[in-house]
Amino acid sequence: MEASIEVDGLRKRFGAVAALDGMSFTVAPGRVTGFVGPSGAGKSTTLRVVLGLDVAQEGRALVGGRPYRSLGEPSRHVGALLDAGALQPGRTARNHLLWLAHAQGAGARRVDEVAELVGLGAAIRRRAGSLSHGSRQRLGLAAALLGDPPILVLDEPFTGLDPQEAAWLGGVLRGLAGEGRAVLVASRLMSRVQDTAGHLVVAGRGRVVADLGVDELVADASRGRFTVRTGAREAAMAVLAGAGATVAACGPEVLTVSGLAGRERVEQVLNGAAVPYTEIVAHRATLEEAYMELTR
Ligand SMILES: Nc1ncnc2c1ncn2[C@@H]1O[C@H](COP(=O)(O)OP(=O)(O)OP(=O)(O)O)[C@@H](O)[C@H]1O
Repeated sequence: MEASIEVDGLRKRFGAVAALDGMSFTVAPGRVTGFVGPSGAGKSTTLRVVLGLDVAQEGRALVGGRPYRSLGEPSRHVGALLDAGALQPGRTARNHLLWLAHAQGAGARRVDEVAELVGLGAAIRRRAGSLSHGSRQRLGLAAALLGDPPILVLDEPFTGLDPQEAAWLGGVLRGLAGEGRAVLVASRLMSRVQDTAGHLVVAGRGRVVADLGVDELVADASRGRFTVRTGAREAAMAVLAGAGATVAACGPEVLTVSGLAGRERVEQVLNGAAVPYTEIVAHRATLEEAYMELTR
């Protein structure tokens, strides 16, 4: 697959802070890529560099094979939603879109198309200042889609949405990716991204710490982990830790164990010390657990 966004070795300092420290990844068309990581990981700075709003001291960022600033009609190449609050409060939603469309050489018909696509409904006639957060996000997405771009970049699009709105937005983004677009969604909230993105770029301290499929991340975090059920929790924890395992209690009679070479070894350690147990099973990590482990 041809990469739609290429970020290669970006470095950027703000005084003593290294916001980007060798950030590199590519975004493929036809899928939603979640760009996740804790606050301060460098996600917004990366997006700003990709969109030509900021300049890195080293490295390069390409959109459709070219630097953003060299694109003739950028809105036809990439649509962005960075700050849905950046609106003139007195202008109606429709006038806001008409004004943007005019600047891009698009007409009223395209405004009505994108308004329909994002389900703005009656909110299209309201003043931007009186719109709910969800309607503002819809308006921001409509604006990003005006030029019918093959690439979409969204920063924290789920913030402030209720669960129904978030589920709706996830569906819209998957639909847009299904049409062949590259959709990059930056968020601190793995819980929102996991239902939308099939692929994840996980950032930490200005660089990529993992670049993999959602299923792969869960499988990696589950590998070599076991859940042990035992009435002798303290004794089991002591002998397993003594054998070099990392052990955590997760209930009065339940432990998770990692760091031993397989289920047989866990059994062997417990049997060797005559510690009773009723069950040893492979532990399936949640995506949230896997994410916490990667970014802690
Ligand atoms: N204009 C700026 N001036 C000084 N420091 C900045 C500036 N912009 C970002 N930083 C710093 O760079 C680092 C990366 O910030 P960035 O906003 O890119 O992270 P983020 O992953 O988007 O975080 P968040 O999820 O909180 O938005 C942080 O330490 C931040 O404080």
